[in-house]
Amino acid sequence: MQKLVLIRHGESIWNKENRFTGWTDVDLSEEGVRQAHQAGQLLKKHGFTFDIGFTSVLKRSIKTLHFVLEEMDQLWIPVKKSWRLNERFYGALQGLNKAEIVQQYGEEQVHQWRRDPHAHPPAITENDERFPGHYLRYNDLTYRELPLTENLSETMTRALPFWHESIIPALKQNQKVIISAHGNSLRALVQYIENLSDEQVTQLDIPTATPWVYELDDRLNSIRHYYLD
Ligand SMILES: O=C(O)[C@@H](CO)OP(=O)(O)O
Repeated sequence: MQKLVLIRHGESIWNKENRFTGWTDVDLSEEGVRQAHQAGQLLKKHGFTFDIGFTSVLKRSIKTLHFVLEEMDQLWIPVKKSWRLNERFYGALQGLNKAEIVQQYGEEQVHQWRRDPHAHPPAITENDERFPGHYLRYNDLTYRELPLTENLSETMTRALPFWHESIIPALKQNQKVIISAHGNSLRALVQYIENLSDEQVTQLDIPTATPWVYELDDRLNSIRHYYLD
């Protein structure tokens, strides 16, 4: 039996300010840093060790993984980063305050944008400073891979090649894996791993910096999962 750990980054400054974040590279808040250290202590206390870590190219997840590994004295393990684990690209909502958007568009519309796997938030244009094509870290993406907006189902579609090409091979080699990512990129992975319906994933909210442990059988099917606390 093998274990896989997923962890959403600690609270970010924009989580705290209640703003849509997406691919904006916002840092952890002080509370987020504390949460990440605490998650590392918890994993250590429960006897976890890791052979490899995977994370996005956004600092809130990278730093969360770093602080977790620091607490475990495992900073030396290889860490592979990919834009494919980034948060869902929130289009023109990125940077806006969630409560103000609710006032403007109503609770139902905003809930749909946030949680319906097929709903697209309003798109940006390529002239927008938030367009990922303006950033060096996304130089390797093809034009078609650069998002203007994304729904959860598209987040899953772009995350899965990394899952199959990098994470599954590590698990197949019996490596102990930790994935540090984001609320929606993790929802997409969980939907895939557990074969959840759209209904079920709509209800799923992943808390910050709380290790989510999968126990996997020999064929890497999930036997059970639980939050470590
Ligand atoms: O703003 C975001 O990028 C995400 C995660 O914080 O928000 P939501 O929970 O609304 O999908």
